[in-house]
Amino acid sequence: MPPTHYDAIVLGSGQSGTPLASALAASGRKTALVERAHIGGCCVNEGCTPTKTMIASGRVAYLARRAAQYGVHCGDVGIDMQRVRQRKRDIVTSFREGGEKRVREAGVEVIMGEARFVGSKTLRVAEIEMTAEMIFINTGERPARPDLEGLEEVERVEGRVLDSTSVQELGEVPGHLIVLGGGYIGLEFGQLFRRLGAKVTIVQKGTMVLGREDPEIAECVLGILRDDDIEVLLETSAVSVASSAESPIKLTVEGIDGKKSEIEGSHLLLAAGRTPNTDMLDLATAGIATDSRGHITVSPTLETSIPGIYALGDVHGGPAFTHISYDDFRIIRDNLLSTAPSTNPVHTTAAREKNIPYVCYTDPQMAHCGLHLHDIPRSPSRRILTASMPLSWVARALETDETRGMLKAVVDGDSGLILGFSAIGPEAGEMMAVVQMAMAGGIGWEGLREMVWAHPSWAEGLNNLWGTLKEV
Ligand SMILES: Cc1cc2nc3c(=O)[nH]c(=O)nc-3n(C[C@H](O)[C@H](O)[C@H](O)COP(=O)(O)OP(=O)(O)OC[C@H]3O[C@@H](n4cnc5c(N)ncnc54)[C@H](O)[C@@H]3O)c2cc1C
Ligand SMILES: NC(=O)c1ccc[n+]([C@@H]2O[C@H](COP(=O)([O-])OP(=O)(O)OC[C@H]3O[C@@H](n4cnc5c(N)ncnc54)[C@H](O)[C@@H]3O)[C@@H](O)[C@H]2O)c1
Repeated sequence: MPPTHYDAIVLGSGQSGTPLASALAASGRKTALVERAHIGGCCVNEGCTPTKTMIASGRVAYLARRAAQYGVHCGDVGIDMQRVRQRKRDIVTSFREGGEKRVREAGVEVIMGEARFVGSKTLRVAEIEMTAEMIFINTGERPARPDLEGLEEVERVEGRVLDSTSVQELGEVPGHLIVLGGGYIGLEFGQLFRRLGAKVTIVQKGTMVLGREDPEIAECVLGILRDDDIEVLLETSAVSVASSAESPIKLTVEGIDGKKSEIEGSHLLLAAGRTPNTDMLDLATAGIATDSRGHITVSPTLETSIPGIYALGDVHGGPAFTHISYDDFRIIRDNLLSTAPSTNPVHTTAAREKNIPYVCYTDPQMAHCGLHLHDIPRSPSRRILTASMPLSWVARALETDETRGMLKAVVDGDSGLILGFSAIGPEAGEMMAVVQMAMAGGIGWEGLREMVWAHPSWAEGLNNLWGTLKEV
Protein backbone atom coordinates (compact mmCIF):
# COMPACT_ATOMS: atom_id res chain seq x y z
CA MET A 1 0.00 0.00 0.00
CA PRO A 2 1.41 3.45 -0.84
CA PRO A 3 1.61 5.83 2.13
CA THR A 4 -1.49 7.93 2.81
CA HIS A 5 -0.72 11.58 2.23
CA TYR A 6 -1.91 14.32 4.60
CA ASP A 7 -1.33 18.06 4.65
CA ALA A 8 -0.46 17.79 8.34
CA ILE A 9 0.14 15.03 10.87
CA VAL A 10 0.11 15.67 14.63
CA LEU A 11 1.88 13.07 16.80
CA GLY A 12 0.47 12.89 20.31
CA SER A 13 -2.78 14.29 21.65
CA GLY A 14 -1.26 16.52 24.32
CA GLN A 15 -2.11 20.04 25.37
CA SER A 16 -0.95 21.61 22.11
CA GLY A 17 -1.42 18.74 19.66
CA THR A 18 -5.16 18.41 20.24
CA PRO A 19 -6.16 22.07 19.66
CA LEU A 20 -3.62 22.31 16.84
CA ALA A 21 -5.11 19.31 15.01
CA SER A 22 -8.54 20.94 15.20
CA ALA A 23 -7.18 24.30 13.98
CA LEU A 24 -5.35 22.63 11.08
CA ALA A 25 -8.51 20.79 10.03
CA ALA A 26 -10.57 23.99 10.40
CA SER A 27 -8.13 25.73 8.04
CA GLY A 28 -9.03 23.20 5.36
CA ARG A 29 -5.98 20.96 5.71
CA LYS A 30 -6.30 17.18 5.57
CA THR A 31 -5.11 16.40 9.12
CA ALA A 32 -4.36 13.21 11.06
CA LEU A 33 -3.86 13.02 14.84
CA VAL A 34 -1.95 9.91 15.97
CA GLU A 35 -2.31 8.95 19.64
CA ARG A 36 -1.10 5.75 21.26
CA ALA A 37 -3.05 5.88 24.54
CA HIS A 38 -5.87 8.36 25.01
CA ILE A 39 -7.05 11.72 23.71
CA GLY A 40 -6.08 14.62 25.97
CA GLY A 41 -2.60 13.36 26.86
CA CYS A 42 -1.03 13.50 30.28
CA CYS A 43 -2.75 16.60 31.70
CA VAL A 44 -6.27 15.31 31.26
CA ASN A 45 -5.67 11.61 31.87
CA GLU A 46 -2.90 11.27 34.44
CA GLY A 47 -1.57 14.76 35.23
CA CYS A 48 -3.29 17.99 36.24
CA THR A 49 -6.95 16.96 36.07
CA PRO A 50 -6.89 13.75 38.16
CA THR A 51 -4.34 15.05 40.68
CA LYS A 52 -6.13 18.29 41.39
CA THR A 53 -9.40 16.36 41.70
CA MET A 54 -7.85 14.03 44.30
CA ILE A 55 -6.10 16.91 46.08
CA ALA A 56 -9.56 18.47 46.56
CA SER A 57 -10.52 15.33 48.56
CA GLY A 58 -7.35 15.71 50.64
CA ARG A 59 -8.23 19.32 51.43
CA VAL A 60 -11.72 18.35 52.59
CA ALA A 61 -10.19 15.74 54.93
CA TYR A 62 -7.75 18.36 56.25
CA LEU A 63 -10.50 20.89 56.93
CA ALA A 64 -12.79 18.24 58.43
CA ARG A 65 -10.04 17.33 60.92
CA ARG A 66 -9.69 21.01 61.81
CA ALA A 67 -13.45 21.58 61.97
CA ALA A 68 -13.56 21.90 65.77
CA GLN A 69 -11.17 24.86 65.58
CA TYR A 70 -13.94 26.69 63.70
CA GLY A 71 -16.59 25.58 66.18
CA VAL A 72 -17.93 22.86 63.91
CA HIS A 73 -18.21 19.23 65.04
CA CYS A 74 -18.29 16.52 62.40
CA GLY A 75 -17.04 13.41 64.21
CA ASP A 76 -14.24 11.10 63.14
CA VAL A 77 -12.90 11.62 59.64
CA GLY A 78 -12.90 8.46 57.51
CA ILE A 79 -11.53 8.02 53.99
CA ASP A 80 -13.29 5.99 51.29
CA MET A 81 -10.41 5.62 48.85
CA GLN A 82 -12.60 3.92 46.26
CA ARG A 83 -14.94 6.94 46.27
CA VAL A 84 -11.96 9.32 46.01
CA ARG A 85 -10.74 7.27 43.02
CA GLN A 86 -14.19 7.09 41.38
CA ARG A 87 -14.63 10.86 41.62
CA LYS A 88 -11.27 11.23 39.90
CA ARG A 89 -12.13 8.65 37.22
CA ASP A 90 -15.47 10.34 36.46
CA ILE A 91 -13.94 13.78 35.95
CA VAL A 92 -11.13 12.39 33.77
CA THR A 93 -13.62 10.46 31.63
CA SER A 94 -15.81 13.50 31.12
CA PHE A 95 -12.84 15.74 30.16
CA ARG A 96 -11.39 13.07 27.83
CA GLU A 97 -14.68 12.32 26.09
CA GLY A 98 -15.38 16.03 25.61
CA GLY A 99 -11.93 16.53 24.04
CA GLU A 100 -12.30 13.52 21.77
CA LYS A 101 -15.72 14.62 20.56
CA ARG A 102 -14.47 18.12 19.77
CA VAL A 103 -11.43 16.97 17.80
CA ARG A 104 -13.43 14.47 15.73
CA GLU A 105 -16.16 17.06 15.05
CA ALA A 106 -13.47 19.44 13.79
CA GLY A 107 -12.81 16.97 10.96
CA VAL A 108 -9.55 15.50 12.26
CA GLU A 109 -8.81 11.87 11.36
CA VAL A 110 -7.90 10.26 14.70
CA ILE A 111 -5.58 7.25 14.39
CA MET A 112 -4.99 5.24 17.56
CA GLY A 113 -1.51 3.69 17.67
CA GLU A 114 2.17 4.41 18.28
CA ALA A 115 3.92 6.34 15.52
CA ARG A 116 7.58 6.27 14.49
CA PHE A 117 9.54 7.78 11.65
CA VAL A 118 10.52 5.49 8.78
CA GLY A 119 11.69 8.27 6.43
CA SER A 120 12.29 12.00 6.36
CA LYS A 121 8.59 12.93 6.38
CA THR A 122 7.16 9.43 6.51
CA LEU A 123 5.66 7.77 9.58
CA ARG A 124 4.46 4.30 10.35
CA VAL A 125 1.65 3.40 12.76
CA ALA A 126 1.32 -0.41 12.93
CA GLU A 127 0.94 -1.38 9.23
CA ILE A 128 -0.08 2.08 8.02
CA GLU A 129 2.43 4.42 6.39
CA MET A 130 1.67 8.10 6.18
CA THR A 131 3.40 11.22 4.85
CA ALA A 132 2.80 14.96 5.25
CA GLU A 133 4.41 18.29 4.39
CA MET A 134 4.03 19.41 7.99
CA ILE A 135 4.54 17.19 11.04
CA PHE A 136 3.99 18.33 14.63
CA ILE A 137 5.45 16.26 17.48
CA ASN A 138 3.61 16.59 20.82
CA THR A 139 4.49 13.28 22.46
CA GLY A 140 5.24 14.59 25.98
CA GLU A 141 7.16 12.84 28.73
CA ARG A 142 6.74 9.83 31.03
CA PRO A 143 7.90 9.12 34.61
CA ALA A 144 11.68 8.67 34.76
CA ARG A 145 13.05 5.39 36.10
CA PRO A 146 15.65 6.01 38.78
CA ASP A 147 18.80 3.93 38.82
CA LEU A 148 17.97 1.91 41.93
CA GLU A 149 19.48 -1.49 42.70
CA GLY A 150 16.82 -4.16 43.25
CA LEU A 151 14.01 -2.14 41.63
CA GLU A 152 13.19 -4.68 38.93
CA GLU A 153 12.91 -7.47 41.51
CA VAL A 154 10.63 -5.46 43.83
CA GLU A 155 8.44 -4.41 40.91
CA ARG A 156 7.46 -8.07 40.52
CA VAL A 157 5.50 -7.71 43.77
CA GLU A 158 2.40 -6.23 42.20
CA GLY A 159 1.25 -2.77 43.20
CA ARG A 160 4.08 -1.91 45.63
CA VAL A 161 6.20 0.27 43.32
CA LEU A 162 4.13 3.11 41.95
CA ASP A 163 4.55 6.04 39.59
CA SER A 164 2.48 9.20 39.24
CA THR A 165 -0.09 7.30 37.17
CA SER A 166 -0.48 4.05 39.10
CA VAL A 167 -0.57 5.80 42.51
CA GLN A 168 -3.87 7.39 41.44
CA GLU A 169 -5.45 3.97 40.99
CA LEU A 170 -4.92 2.74 44.55
CA GLY A 171 -8.16 1.36 45.99
CA GLU A 172 -7.01 1.80 49.58
CA VAL A 173 -4.82 4.21 51.51
CA PRO A 174 -1.21 2.93 51.78
CA GLY A 175 0.10 2.22 55.28
CA HIS A 176 3.42 3.97 54.75
CA LEU A 177 4.15 5.65 51.42
CA ILE A 178 7.81 6.33 50.71
CA VAL A 179 8.15 9.01 48.03
CA LEU A 180 11.33 9.26 45.99
CA GLY A 181 11.74 12.89 44.91
CA GLY A 182 10.93 16.26 46.44
CA GLY A 183 9.67 18.08 43.32
CA TYR A 184 6.09 18.89 42.31
CA ILE A 185 4.95 15.31 41.97
CA GLY A 186 6.56 14.13 45.22
CA LEU A 187 5.15 17.00 47.28
CA GLU A 188 1.65 17.02 45.80
CA PHE A 189 1.17 13.26 46.25
CA GLY A 190 3.09 13.14 49.55
CA GLN A 191 0.82 15.70 51.17
CA LEU A 192 -2.31 14.23 49.57
CA PHE A 193 -1.70 10.73 50.94
CA ARG A 194 -0.73 12.07 54.38
CA ARG A 195 -4.09 13.87 54.45
CA LEU A 196 -5.85 10.67 53.39
CA GLY A 197 -4.24 8.93 56.37
CA ALA A 198 -0.97 7.34 55.18
CA LYS A 199 2.33 7.75 56.96
CA VAL A 200 4.57 9.53 54.42
CA THR A 201 8.34 9.81 54.05
CA ILE A 202 9.77 11.97 51.25
CA VAL A 203 13.35 11.15 50.21
CA GLN A 204 14.93 14.11 48.43
CA LYS A 205 18.41 14.02 46.89
CA GLY A 206 18.71 17.82 46.66
CA THR A 207 19.55 20.18 49.51
CA MET A 208 15.98 21.47 49.56
CA VAL A 209 12.52 20.55 48.24
CA LEU A 210 11.41 22.41 45.07
CA GLY A 211 15.05 22.97 44.14
CA ARG A 212 14.45 25.76 41.62
CA GLU A 213 12.62 28.04 44.06
CA ASP A 214 13.89 30.89 46.18
CA PRO A 215 15.41 29.28 49.33
CA GLU A 216 13.13 31.32 51.65
CA ILE A 217 10.05 30.10 49.76
CA ALA A 218 11.20 26.47 49.63
CA GLU A 219 12.04 26.58 53.36
CA CYS A 220 8.51 27.81 54.08
CA VAL A 221 6.98 24.94 52.04
CA LEU A 222 9.25 22.47 53.87
CA GLY A 223 8.08 23.82 57.24
CA ILE A 224 4.44 23.36 56.22
CA LEU A 225 5.01 19.75 55.11
CA ARG A 226 6.77 18.93 58.38
CA ASP A 227 4.01 20.68 60.29
CA ASP A 228 1.62 18.29 58.49
CA ASP A 229 3.59 15.41 60.01
CA ILE A 230 5.33 14.39 56.79
CA GLU A 231 8.87 13.13 57.22
CA VAL A 232 11.16 14.87 54.69
CA LEU A 233 14.75 13.65 54.33
CA LEU A 234 16.96 16.14 52.50
CA GLU A 235 20.33 15.44 50.85
CA THR A 236 19.39 11.78 50.92
CA SER A 237 19.66 9.44 47.95
CA ALA A 238 18.00 6.09 47.51
CA VAL A 239 20.63 3.41 46.89
CA SER A 240 18.74 0.12 46.73
CA VAL A 241 15.36 -1.43 47.41
CA ALA A 242 14.27 -4.88 48.56
CA SER A 243 11.02 -6.57 49.51
CA SER A 244 10.03 -9.33 51.91
CA ALA A 245 6.80 -10.72 53.35
CA GLU A 246 7.22 -8.67 56.57
CA SER A 247 8.39 -5.53 54.82
CA PRO A 248 6.98 -4.92 51.31
CA ILE A 249 9.41 -2.03 50.75
CA LYS A 250 12.81 -1.78 52.39
CA LEU A 251 14.62 1.24 50.95
CA THR A 252 18.29 1.77 51.65
CA VAL A 253 19.21 5.46 51.58
CA GLU A 254 22.49 7.31 51.90
CA GLY A 255 23.03 10.80 53.33
CA ILE A 256 25.73 13.19 52.10
CA ASP A 257 27.91 12.06 55.00
CA GLY A 258 27.92 8.59 53.34
CA LYS A 259 25.92 7.00 56.18
CA LYS A 260 23.42 4.39 55.06
CA SER A 261 20.09 3.64 56.73
CA GLU A 262 16.91 1.71 55.95
CA ILE A 263 13.34 2.89 55.64
CA GLU A 264 10.54 0.35 55.74
CA GLY A 265 7.25 1.12 54.06
CA SER A 266 4.24 -0.39 52.34
CA HIS A 267 4.60 1.37 48.96
CA LEU A 268 7.27 3.24 47.01
CA LEU A 269 6.28 6.17 44.75
CA LEU A 270 8.85 7.07 42.08
CA ALA A 271 8.64 10.84 41.59
CA ALA A 272 12.16 11.65 40.47
CA GLY A 273 11.54 13.56 37.25
CA ARG A 274 10.29 12.74 33.75
CA THR A 275 11.81 11.44 30.50
CA PRO A 276 10.86 12.68 27.01
CA ASN A 277 8.89 10.30 24.78
CA THR A 278 11.37 10.45 21.92
CA ASP A 279 13.21 7.13 22.17
CA MET A 280 10.49 5.19 20.34
CA LEU A 281 10.07 7.77 17.55
CA ASP A 282 13.24 6.85 15.59
CA LEU A 283 13.98 10.56 15.18
CA ALA A 284 17.42 9.87 13.73
CA THR A 285 15.75 8.30 10.67
CA ALA A 286 14.19 11.68 9.94
CA GLY A 287 17.35 13.59 10.92
CA ILE A 288 15.66 15.37 13.84
CA ALA A 289 18.20 16.58 16.43
CA THR A 290 17.81 16.05 20.17
CA ASP A 291 19.80 17.20 23.22
CA SER A 292 21.68 14.96 25.68
CA ARG A 293 18.47 14.21 27.66
CA GLY A 294 16.53 13.25 24.52
CA HIS A 295 14.48 16.46 24.24
CA ILE A 296 13.93 17.68 20.67
CA THR A 297 15.94 20.79 19.82
CA VAL A 298 13.72 23.61 18.52
CA SER A 299 13.99 27.19 17.26
CA PRO A 300 12.07 30.00 19.03
CA THR A 301 9.20 29.26 16.61
CA LEU A 302 9.35 25.55 17.56
CA GLU A 303 10.81 24.27 14.29
CA THR A 304 13.10 21.27 14.67
CA SER A 305 16.38 20.78 12.78
CA ILE A 306 14.22 19.61 9.83
CA PRO A 307 12.17 22.33 8.09
CA GLY A 308 8.46 21.61 8.25
CA ILE A 309 8.74 19.43 11.37
CA TYR A 310 7.87 21.09 14.68
CA ALA A 311 7.92 20.00 18.33
CA LEU A 312 5.50 21.29 20.97
CA GLY A 313 5.12 20.84 24.73
CA ASP A 314 7.22 18.88 27.20
CA VAL A 315 9.00 16.94 24.44
CA HIS A 316 11.23 19.95 23.62
CA GLY A 317 12.29 20.49 27.25
CA GLY A 318 11.94 23.71 29.24
CA PRO A 319 9.13 24.38 31.70
CA ALA A 320 6.86 21.31 31.65
CA PHE A 321 3.42 22.77 32.21
CA THR A 322 0.08 22.50 30.46
CA HIS A 323 -0.21 26.25 29.92
CA ILE A 324 3.22 26.31 28.25
CA SER A 325 2.30 23.46 25.92
CA TYR A 326 -0.95 25.27 25.09
CA ASP A 327 1.00 28.45 24.37
CA ASP A 328 3.12 26.40 21.94
CA PHE A 329 -0.12 25.78 20.05
CA ARG A 330 -0.64 29.56 19.90
CA ILE A 331 2.90 30.03 18.54
CA ILE A 332 2.23 27.59 15.69
CA ARG A 333 -1.24 29.00 15.06
CA ASP A 334 0.01 32.61 14.87
CA ASN A 335 3.04 31.85 12.72
CA LEU A 336 1.72 29.15 10.38
CA LEU A 337 -2.05 29.31 10.31
CA SER A 338 -2.90 32.98 10.69
CA THR A 339 -4.30 34.52 7.52
CA ALA A 340 -4.28 38.05 8.95
CA PRO A 341 -1.47 40.31 7.68
CA SER A 342 1.34 40.08 10.24
CA THR A 343 1.53 43.50 11.85
CA ASN A 344 2.28 41.95 15.27
CA PRO A 345 5.77 40.86 16.29
CA VAL A 346 6.37 37.16 15.64
CA HIS A 347 5.08 35.03 18.53
CA THR A 348 8.02 33.01 19.89
CA THR A 349 9.06 31.11 23.02
CA ALA A 350 11.36 34.05 23.85
CA ALA A 351 8.38 36.38 24.31
CA ARG A 352 7.08 34.50 27.37
CA GLU A 353 10.41 33.56 28.95
CA LYS A 354 10.58 36.31 31.58
CA ASN A 355 7.08 35.89 32.97
CA ILE A 356 6.28 32.18 33.17
CA PRO A 357 3.71 31.36 35.86
CA TYR A 358 3.26 28.08 37.70
CA VAL A 359 1.63 26.67 40.80
CA CYS A 360 2.62 23.68 42.90
CA TYR A 361 -0.70 22.41 44.25
CA THR A 362 0.30 21.60 47.74
CA ASP A 363 -2.10 23.13 50.23
CA PRO A 364 -1.36 25.95 50.78
CA GLN A 365 -0.28 26.37 47.14
CA MET A 366 3.15 27.62 46.11
CA ALA A 367 2.88 29.95 43.12
CA HIS A 368 5.52 31.84 41.19
CA CYS A 369 5.87 34.07 38.14
CA GLY A 370 8.82 35.89 36.58
CA LEU A 371 12.41 35.66 37.72
CA HIS A 372 13.96 34.40 40.94
CA LEU A 373 16.46 36.55 42.81
CA HIS A 374 19.18 33.94 42.14
CA ASP A 375 18.58 34.12 38.36
CA ILE A 376 19.02 37.89 38.06
CA PRO A 377 22.45 38.93 36.80
CA ARG A 378 23.98 41.31 39.36
CA SER A 379 25.99 44.42 38.58
CA PRO A 380 27.07 47.39 40.75
CA SER A 381 24.98 49.72 38.57
CA ARG A 382 21.73 47.80 39.08
CA ARG A 383 19.71 48.12 42.30
CA ILE A 384 17.64 45.07 43.18
CA LEU A 385 15.10 45.15 46.02
CA THR A 386 13.14 42.37 47.68
CA ALA A 387 10.02 42.45 49.83
CA SER A 388 8.71 39.55 51.86
CA MET A 389 6.09 39.11 54.55
CA PRO A 390 4.24 36.28 56.27
CA LEU A 391 0.71 35.48 55.15
CA SER A 392 -0.47 36.10 58.72
CA TRP A 393 -0.29 39.84 57.96
CA VAL A 394 -3.25 39.48 55.59
CA ALA A 395 -6.69 39.92 57.24
CA ARG A 396 -8.25 37.23 55.05
CA ALA A 397 -5.71 34.67 56.32
CA LEU A 398 -6.57 35.42 59.94
CA GLU A 399 -10.31 35.39 59.33
CA THR A 400 -10.17 32.02 57.58
CA ASP A 401 -7.54 30.67 60.00
CA GLU A 402 -5.22 29.79 57.09
CA THR A 403 -2.12 31.76 57.98
CA ARG A 404 0.55 29.32 56.77
CA GLY A 405 2.52 30.91 53.92
CA MET A 406 4.26 34.06 52.77
CA LEU A 407 4.67 36.52 49.89
CA LYS A 408 7.94 37.53 48.30
CA ALA A 409 8.69 39.93 45.42
CA VAL A 410 11.85 40.92 43.58
CA VAL A 411 11.86 44.46 42.23
CA ASP A 412 14.04 46.57 39.94
CA GLY A 413 15.20 49.39 42.24
CA ASP A 414 15.33 52.07 39.54
CA SER A 415 12.15 51.48 37.55
CA GLY A 416 10.09 50.00 40.41
CA LEU A 417 8.96 47.23 38.06
CA ILE A 418 8.37 43.78 39.55
CA LEU A 419 10.80 41.18 38.21
CA GLY A 420 9.48 38.13 40.04
CA PHE A 421 6.87 37.15 42.61
CA SER A 422 6.23 34.07 44.76
CA ALA A 423 3.31 33.36 47.06
CA ILE A 424 2.43 30.55 49.43
CA GLY A 425 -1.19 30.54 50.49
CA PRO A 426 -4.55 28.81 50.00
CA GLU A 427 -5.23 30.68 46.72
CA ALA A 428 -1.65 31.65 45.93
CA GLY A 429 -2.16 30.86 42.22
CA GLU A 430 -4.87 33.51 41.92
CA MET A 431 -2.82 36.04 43.90
CA MET A 432 0.18 35.39 41.68
CA ALA A 433 -1.98 35.96 38.57
CA VAL A 434 -2.70 39.50 39.81
CA VAL A 435 1.03 40.25 39.98
CA GLN A 436 1.68 38.47 36.67
CA MET A 437 -0.84 40.80 35.05
CA ALA A 438 0.77 43.85 36.69
CA MET A 439 4.15 42.71 35.34
CA ALA A 440 2.73 42.21 31.84
CA GLY A 441 1.09 45.67 31.96
CA GLY A 442 4.13 47.47 33.34
CA ILE A 443 2.52 48.31 36.71
CA GLY A 444 5.25 48.63 39.34
CA TRP A 445 5.19 47.98 43.08
CA GLU A 446 3.84 51.46 43.89
CA GLY A 447 0.85 50.84 41.63
CA LEU A 448 0.01 47.68 43.60
CA ARG A 449 0.55 49.43 46.93
CA GLU A 450 -1.97 52.13 45.98
CA MET A 451 -4.50 49.83 44.26
CA VAL A 452 -7.96 49.67 45.82
CA TRP A 453 -8.62 45.97 46.34
CA ALA A 454 -11.89 44.62 47.70
CA HIS A 455 -11.78 43.97 51.43
CA PRO A 456 -11.13 41.40 52.78
CA SER A 457 -9.49 39.68 49.78
CA TRP A 458 -6.19 37.83 49.52
CA ALA A 459 -5.06 40.51 47.04
CA GLU A 460 -4.98 43.04 49.90
CA GLY A 461 -1.66 41.46 50.83
CA LEU A 462 -0.36 43.30 47.75
CA ASN A 463 -1.08 46.63 49.46
CA ASN A 464 1.06 45.78 52.49
CA LEU A 465 3.93 43.72 51.07
CA TRP A 466 5.94 46.76 49.93
CA GLY A 467 6.48 48.11 53.43
CA THR A 468 9.19 45.45 53.74
CA LEU A 469 11.16 46.47 50.59
CA LYS A 470 14.92 46.45 51.10
CA GLU A 471 17.98 46.53 48.87
CA VAL A 472 19.85 43.24 48.43
C1 LIG B 1 1.09 13.89 38.09
C2 LIG B 1 1.23 15.13 37.23
C3 LIG B 1 0.60 16.29 37.62
C4 LIG B 1 0.73 17.44 36.83
N1 LIG B 1 0.08 18.58 37.23
C5 LIG B 1 0.20 19.71 36.49
C6 LIG B 1 -0.48 20.90 36.88
O1 LIG B 1 -1.18 20.96 37.88
N2 LIG B 1 -0.34 21.99 36.08
C7 LIG B 1 0.42 21.98 34.95
O2 LIG B 1 0.52 23.00 34.27
N3 LIG B 1 1.08 20.87 34.57
C8 LIG B 1 0.98 19.72 35.30
N4 LIG B 1 1.63 18.59 34.90
C9 LIG B 1 2.42 18.62 33.65
C10 LIG B 1 1.47 18.53 32.43
O3 LIG B 1 0.64 17.39 32.54
C11 LIG B 1 2.25 18.51 31.11
O4 LIG B 1 3.18 19.55 31.10
C12 LIG B 1 1.22 18.69 29.99
O5 LIG B 1 0.39 17.55 29.90
C13 LIG B 1 1.84 19.01 28.64
O6 LIG B 1 2.16 17.87 27.97
P1 LIG B 1 2.34 17.80 26.39
O7 LIG B 1 1.34 18.64 25.69
O8 LIG B 1 3.75 18.04 26.11
O9 LIG B 1 2.02 16.27 26.10
P2 LIG B 1 1.26 15.19 26.92
O10 LIG B 1 0.06 15.75 27.60
O11 LIG B 1 2.23 14.46 27.74
O12 LIG B 1 0.73 14.25 25.75
C14 LIG B 1 1.56 13.49 24.93
C15 LIG B 1 0.73 12.43 24.24
O13 LIG B 1 1.52 11.79 23.25
C16 LIG B 1 1.22 10.42 23.23
N5 LIG B 1 2.36 9.73 22.60
C17 LIG B 1 3.62 9.60 23.08
N6 LIG B 1 4.40 8.97 22.19
C18 LIG B 1 3.62 8.69 21.12
C19 LIG B 1 3.85 8.06 19.88
N7 LIG B 1 5.05 7.58 19.52
N8 LIG B 1 2.81 7.92 19.02
C20 LIG B 1 1.58 8.39 19.34
N9 LIG B 1 1.31 9.01 20.49
C21 LIG B 1 2.32 9.17 21.38
C22 LIG B 1 0.99 10.09 24.69
O14 LIG B 1 0.22 8.92 24.82
C23 LIG B 1 0.26 11.32 25.18
O15 LIG B 1 -1.13 11.19 25.07
C24 LIG B 1 1.51 17.41 35.64
C25 LIG B 1 2.14 16.22 35.25
C26 LIG B 1 2.00 15.09 36.04
C27 LIG B 1 2.67 13.81 35.59
N1 LIG C 1 1.49 21.67 39.71
C1 LIG C 1 2.18 21.49 38.59
O1 LIG C 1 2.26 22.36 37.73
C2 LIG C 1 2.87 20.19 38.35
C3 LIG C 1 2.57 19.07 39.12
C4 LIG C 1 3.24 17.89 38.88
C5 LIG C 1 4.18 17.83 37.85
N2 LIG C 1 4.44 18.93 37.12
C6 LIG C 1 5.49 18.90 36.06
O2 LIG C 1 6.08 17.62 36.00
C7 LIG C 1 7.50 17.76 36.09
C8 LIG C 1 8.08 16.55 36.76
O3 LIG C 1 7.80 16.55 38.15
P1 LIG C 1 8.71 15.75 39.18
O4 LIG C 1 8.30 16.15 40.54
O5 LIG C 1 8.77 14.31 38.83
O6 LIG C 1 10.14 16.27 38.79
P2 LIG C 1 11.07 17.42 39.38
O7 LIG C 1 12.23 17.46 38.49
O8 LIG C 1 10.31 18.65 39.66
O9 LIG C 1 11.51 16.83 40.81
C9 LIG C 1 12.19 15.61 40.94
C10 LIG C 1 12.93 15.65 42.27
O10 LIG C 1 13.43 14.34 42.52
C11 LIG C 1 14.72 14.45 43.11
N3 LIG C 1 15.44 13.22 42.80
C12 LIG C 1 15.89 12.80 41.58
N4 LIG C 1 16.47 11.59 41.69
C13 LIG C 1 16.39 11.22 43.00
C14 LIG C 1 16.81 10.09 43.75
N5 LIG C 1 17.41 9.05 43.15
N6 LIG C 1 16.58 10.06 45.08
C15 LIG C 1 15.94 11.10 45.70
N7 LIG C 1 15.51 12.20 45.03
C16 LIG C 1 15.72 12.26 43.71
C17 LIG C 1 15.32 15.69 42.47
O11 LIG C 1 16.29 16.26 43.34
C18 LIG C 1 14.10 16.60 42.30
O12 LIG C 1 13.94 17.47 43.38
C19 LIG C 1 7.72 19.05 36.87
O13 LIG C 1 8.95 19.64 36.57
C20 LIG C 1 6.57 19.90 36.43
O14 LIG C 1 6.95 20.68 35.34
C21 LIG C 1 3.81 20.11 37.35
